[in-house]
Amino acid sequence: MKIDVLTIFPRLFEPFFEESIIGKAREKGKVHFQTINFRDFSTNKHQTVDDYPYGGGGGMVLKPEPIFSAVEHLTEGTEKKPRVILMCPQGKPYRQSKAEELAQEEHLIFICGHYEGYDERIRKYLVTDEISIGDYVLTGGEIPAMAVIDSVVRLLPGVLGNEISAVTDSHSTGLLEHPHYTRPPIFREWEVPEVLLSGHHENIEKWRRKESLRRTWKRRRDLLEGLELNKEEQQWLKQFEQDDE
Ligand SMILES: C[S@@+](CC[C@H](N)C(=O)[O-])C[C@H]1O[C@@H](n2cnc3c(N)ncnc32)[C@H](O)[C@@H]1O
Repeated sequence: MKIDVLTIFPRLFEPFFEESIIGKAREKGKVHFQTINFRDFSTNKHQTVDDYPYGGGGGMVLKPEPIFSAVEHLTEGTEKKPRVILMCPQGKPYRQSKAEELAQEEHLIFICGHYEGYDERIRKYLVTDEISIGDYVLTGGEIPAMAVIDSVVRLLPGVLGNEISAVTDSHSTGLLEHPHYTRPPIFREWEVPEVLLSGHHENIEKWRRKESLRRTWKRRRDLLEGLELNKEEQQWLKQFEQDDE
């Protein structure tokens, strides 16, 4: 996969692209990153990328020319048009299902905003997706872009080792993940649930499913809506309700 990031702060991405699983994915050639400072595409002598908003008001607005030129430079001669993703608190709330969708693409371009926002023509005529990472406002699109890139790259085949599984992660199954324990079996008198030490694979899987449902029921009941549950699982939900009374 190829990932291009348009930003006026490219140095913010240097450690992110080099460290941990993302860095290893790059070293293994699973993903190729490039940061593009769209200031380089500004045509005026001060290389400005922002200007005052028409109609007045506080804050500066990112101009269309440098961002259009940068994207056109990146897509020149390419047969398949890449997804052009605008990081924006007005965008669609980001979900795991979107990460799975983006992980199927060959080329993604991220646009990181700053200041008051973007000239509306960027939103209307250049981008394919607008993504928000939550109902709060950050100073720039770099951290949101990193969050999205991280969630997409870890889904690429061969990126996660056997020790980490994306399949059972929270939100991949539609539920929150079950609790985890590791050694020691007793820590400060707090014991690991016996079933996990039993070596009985079937019982362990059942316990995990039940605890995953319990956790989702307790913390994110909205995720259970429309989820298909078998009879035993429906029974468990009733039991959680009774236990809660
Ligand atoms: C200060 S914000 C601009 C907010 C804008 N005035 C508004 O009300 O929608 C500057 C930039 O940070 C990024 N940003 C801030 N919060 C974000 C969020 N929740 N999700 C994605 N991007 C965000 C976007 O790139 C945005 O253009």
